[in-house]
Order: sequence, then structure tokens, then C-alpha cells
Amino acid sequence: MEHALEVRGVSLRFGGVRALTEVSFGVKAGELFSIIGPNGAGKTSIVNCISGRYKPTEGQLFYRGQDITTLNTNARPRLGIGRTFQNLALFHHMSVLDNIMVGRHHLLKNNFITGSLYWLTGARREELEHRRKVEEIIDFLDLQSVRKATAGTLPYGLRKRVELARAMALEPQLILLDEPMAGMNFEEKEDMARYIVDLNEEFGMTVMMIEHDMGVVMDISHRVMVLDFGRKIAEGDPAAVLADPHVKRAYLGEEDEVLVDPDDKPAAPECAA
Ligand SMILES: Nc1ncnc2c1ncn2[C@@H]1O[C@H](COP(=O)(O)OP(=O)(O)OP(=O)(O)O)[C@@H](O)[C@H]1O
Repeated sequence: MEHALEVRGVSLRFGGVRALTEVSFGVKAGELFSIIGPNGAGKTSIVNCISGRYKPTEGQLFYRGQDITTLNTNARPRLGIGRTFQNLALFHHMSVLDNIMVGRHHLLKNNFITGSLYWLTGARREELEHRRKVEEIIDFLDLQSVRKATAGTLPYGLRKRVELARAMALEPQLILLDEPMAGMNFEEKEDMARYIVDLNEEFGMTVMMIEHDMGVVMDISHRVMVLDFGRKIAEGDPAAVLADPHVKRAYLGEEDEVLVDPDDKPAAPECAA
């Protein structure tokens, strides 16, 4: 399988803070790839480097063989890279339908001037085609009943789904999902997991997902990478990653026997005065 995305030796520093240190990995075309790690491990930083929000201090990023390291943020959706955000970034006063339409902005061929010649140019045909695509996504994500609702009035789980719809509207080949299940209840997570698997399998999108829910990650991912303090500590199929002692120690909080000095005596509990 060809690499859709390749991250080579990426480091990112904010003053004295090392958010990422020499992180390298590849995501294959058609893969559902997840990144896990404790809070502050650098997961969102990686997504922000790929989406262009941050420029790596060192290293390179390749998308389908093209060096995108210094490409500006707006150019990436045109290449086929879409994303969702950890904290919802919807237009709250707009309808669900309009929020999803915004996602198609970069695909619009007609500008303000040609758009004003609505019936004479292809503007009308183009709008109908965009509507058709948006309706397809609304059907896929079961958003029919709320298509006219104001986005800001919807329950959190549904707003997350609308955000996914907007990212899908870009028709990306690679979609970056930053904690798509955060704040959801069990049923909402189950639904979201199913949509993610379907957009990978039915729509053929390559998925790179950051998610804290280990159950979901292990269930649906083809491969998993683990970050800790900005460094990659493991990568592989879910079962192998779960069994990795470094991962157990860093992520799941289990002790690594090798690193525990047998002569170390537990400290005596402090007595209250
Ligand atoms: N814009 C920024 N300015 C300064 N430091 C930052 C910035 N963005 C991230 N960091 C720091 O970089 C490190 C990695 O942060 P990042 O948000 O990538 O971690 P994360 O794994 O996504 O965490 P979480 O699971 O809590 O979202 C943290 O120490 C964070 O404080």
C-alpha cells in the first residue's frame, strides 16, 4: 500500500517546550490510523503540523509524495486533506445545512462576479451539484431531521456529527479527526465509531484519528501509534501496541518491572501531627 502521508523526523518547539521530538511515521492509503497518548503527549500538535496550523521546527511532511512542510493552511484542503477539531468549530448561528455547505467552499468554481450571472453561467448547475453532495452526506450521517436546525442549539453529540459532515463535504482523501468522540455517551460513541468505519470503507477515505477512548481505538483502528512527552514510543497493530510494556507504563499507568529498583522500599506513610 502506498503512503498517503509520511511524517519524517518532525520536531516542534514552543520556546522551551518540546511539543514533538523527531516523530516519524507513515499512514497508508486506505488505512484507519490512530494516535494515542496521555494529555500533552503531542497528538494535537501532530495534527496541527499536518493541517498547516503549525510549521514544524525540524523535519518534513509528505502528502502523496509531495512535500507539504511549508505549504500554507488553505492549500491543504485543495490537496484533499480535511480535519475536525478537538473543540467544536462550527458556525453556531447557522443551520446544519449551511455549516456543511461551508465545507465545500474550496470546491466552488464560481466566484462573486460569475455568481451574479447566476442563470447565464454554470453557477446554478454548480450549486445544484453541491446541494446533491451535501444531501448525500446528510443521509449518510443521519442528519435529515436536523438539517434546518441552528447548529448551536443541537446536543453536543450531534454537533460533533455535523462537524464531521462539514469535514466530509471537502471530499478529502485524508481526514484528520481530533478526538471525534470526546464528551459523548456510550451510544453516541458507538454511532460515531460506525460512521468513521463507514467513511473509511465506503467512502474510501484514509483516516488519521486522535482518540482517548482506548476501547474504540483498539476496536476500529488498523494501526496505532503511541506518543509520550512528544516522542513516539510504539507503533503497530492494536494488539501489539496494547501488549507493549512501554505503552502500559506510559499510557495505562502500569508499572514496568524492569524499571523498578528491587531495593527501593516504599516510603513510610506520613503521620498526621
Ligand atoms: N500553541 C502552543 N503554545 C505553547 N505550547 C503549546 C502549544 N500547543 C501545544 N503546546 C504544548 O505542547 C505540548 C503538546 O500539546 P498537545 O496539545 O499537542 O498534546 P495532546 O497530546 O494533544 O494533549 P491532549 O490530549 O491534552 O489534547 C504540551 O506541553 C502543550 O502544552
